[in-house]
Amino acid sequence: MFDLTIDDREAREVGALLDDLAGTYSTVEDPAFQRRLPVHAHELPVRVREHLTTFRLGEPAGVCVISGCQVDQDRVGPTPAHWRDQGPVSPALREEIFILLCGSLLGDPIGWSTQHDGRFVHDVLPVPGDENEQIGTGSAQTITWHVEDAFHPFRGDYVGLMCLRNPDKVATTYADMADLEIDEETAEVLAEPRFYIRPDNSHLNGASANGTVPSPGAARLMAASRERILGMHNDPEPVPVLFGADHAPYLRLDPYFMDFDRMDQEAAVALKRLSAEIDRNLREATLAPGDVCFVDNFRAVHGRNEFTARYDGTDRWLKRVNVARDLRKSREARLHAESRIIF
Ligand SMILES: NC(=[NH2+])NCCC[C@H](N)C(=O)O
Ligand SMILES: O=C(O)CCC(=O)C(=O)O
Ligand SMILES: [Fe+2]
Repeated sequence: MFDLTIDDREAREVGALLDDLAGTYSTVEDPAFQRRLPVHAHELPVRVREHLTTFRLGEPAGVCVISGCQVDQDRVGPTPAHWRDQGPVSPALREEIFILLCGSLLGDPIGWSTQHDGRFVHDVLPVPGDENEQIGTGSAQTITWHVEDAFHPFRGDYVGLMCLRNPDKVATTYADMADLEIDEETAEVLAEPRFYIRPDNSHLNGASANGTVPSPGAARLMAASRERILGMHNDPEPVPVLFGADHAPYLRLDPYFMDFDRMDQEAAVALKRLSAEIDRNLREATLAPGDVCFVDNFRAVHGRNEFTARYDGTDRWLKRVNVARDLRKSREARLHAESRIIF
């Protein structure tokens, strides 16, 4: 892990910046706010900017955590029963702004039309009925380690999590590709397009839902997006699991949503070897209120331990963002040059 703890003076500086922005913009969905994000990100304390810039360019670790910020528990209020259950002004607007500012130092935060109703910032909290789901709203099952949105060609380069509360100290798990030992033959097989990754249920549910869309242009993109996700579900393209430099490969996998039956025998053996090596190197990061964690989605996998949800307003609650280093790669799936939602 690559950590930074901000001091009291820096925390006050961040607090003043967030007060100012939360007074100017009432929601992170405001396009004017989204446009100004990369500018305001440079008003963060210099050590925060340095830390995230080093994480982005130097790739010193798979995960980075910034701590030292305070979350006013009274202001954010009880953990909602569902991520849809929030009024027009989010009680955690300041925290949403903070994680977006940090993310803007790594790239440009994005959202998905097929996930969380197209919201820019997600809530990770347990939802009644989803206990056994392999998605952020689950609880009773371990979220098996994965690359975020591994199935999607436009997946983020980073996933960011900001902890609002975590009273039972439930750990986020992660493994860094740099720690793994993989023999050359296995690595060669993993670098060939012999693997199939299906969309996880967080997108599949979104692609199947009939939400309203704001404009005819958006409706067209939404239809194309649903078709793409359902196509990836029914007939996924073969992709490599390892890519990039042979001596320091990046990875792309989510074994829970990969069909072992569909891949050839040699590919299945290689994937099992890599999975065992990831299991052996899986670490825990227990986020505390105010901690912001970014996972490098090209060189690390992450997941979450299981827990028992109480549904009484005190449950674990995180905010989540996805960050792309090159927004242009997804231009065909976004409405405007600067829009952040990928269809
Ligand atoms: N192995 C898995 N559980 N993969 C799915 C990951 C969860 C998904 N990214 C979500 O938004 O909740
Ligand atoms: O809850 C966590 O700590 C991480 C869960 C996760 O994998 C996600 O939200 O993408
Ligand atoms: Fe995840």
